[in-house]
Amino acid sequence: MSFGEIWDVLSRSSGPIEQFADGTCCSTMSLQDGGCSYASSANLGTITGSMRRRLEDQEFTLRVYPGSLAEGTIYCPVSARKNTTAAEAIECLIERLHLDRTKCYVLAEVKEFGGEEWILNPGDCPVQRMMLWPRTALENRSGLGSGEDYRFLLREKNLDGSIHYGGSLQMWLRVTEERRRMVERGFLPQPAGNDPPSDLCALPELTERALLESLRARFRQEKIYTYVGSILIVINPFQFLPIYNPKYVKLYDNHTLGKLEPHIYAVADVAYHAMLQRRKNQCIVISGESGSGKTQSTNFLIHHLTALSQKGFASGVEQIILGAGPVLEVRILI
Ligand SMILES: Nc1ncnc2c1ncn2[C@@H]1O[C@H](COP(=O)(O)OP(=O)(O)OP(=O)(O)O)[C@@H](O)[C@H]1O
Repeated sequence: MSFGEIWDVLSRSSGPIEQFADGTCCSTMSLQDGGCSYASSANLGTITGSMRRRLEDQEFTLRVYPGSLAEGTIYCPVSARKNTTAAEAIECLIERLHLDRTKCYVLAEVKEFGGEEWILNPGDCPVQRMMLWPRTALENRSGLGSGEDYRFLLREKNLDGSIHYGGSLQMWLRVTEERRRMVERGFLPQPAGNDPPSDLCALPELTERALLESLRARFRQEKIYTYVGSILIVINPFQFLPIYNPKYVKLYDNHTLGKLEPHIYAVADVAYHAMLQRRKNQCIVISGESGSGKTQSTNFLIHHLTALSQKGFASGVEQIILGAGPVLEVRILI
């Protein structure tokens, strides 16, 4: 299937793609240790004051996976209330796991096996984040392979503020990659639900419906980026996603396009390294309707390019280039 064919179908059907932005749904839940129940947002009004107070007082168990920080410990259960902060949970973990107090630690929330990590601020409340997890994630807390592997990880923070990922993330990525290869070769069954491909060229059939369904299914999993060969399709999420932190800069540094999940950093990375290798200027074309996220995407591209070119030395170049953006836009309008 060629990119041209796919592009034809997509450009004929820009309407439905725009509608994705409102496709999110919201639910609240009350949890008990080891179990949970859901109430749709429409039912919120029926939660009485005493129920709310009970919820505030209720104790939950957080499972925190320390990885390489405590070899031999798979996870450490920590009792927490709705208003317990990440800093308080970490204090408890340092005590329980006899960790080095001279070092700095953070809690990271992971929403997918081997997937992206959201670093909690010290004042964030892990239980409140857990309440946003889907029911399946809480019922299916056995670990690998459950499909929706939501969990908290304990990470060490380096002196420069970056996160030390140790061996566990690499191990996770390797296992994920290994599993994908086994599925491809037919040694393992296709995962339930048959995830849409990250590159639309891999779709077995080319219909408008198949293309849009794939994009919609990926968007529902908060995967806003999808490849069509070497082209990247972006669907504006209209919300912040934790996929632009230094971990991602590092992850996509000098990688082969298509090896990892589609990402805007991957496109910037390929252009940057092609420029270095071929010693030729590179050009990235960003096109889309008004409000589709072109400026935001440009900012992410510039962020990644400056991070690559300076490798962590902040010199303000990024701010200077970003500051020139409005002037350039005015110039184009003229
Ligand atoms: N990747 C993204 N993540 C989160 N929010 C985004 C993303 N891309 C766009 N947005 C949101 O969408 C809004 C509109 O995006 P943006 O201004 O980049 O669109 P645009 O295509 O440049 O619009 P115009 O052509 O009218 O200048 C942004 O203010 C931002 O809030």
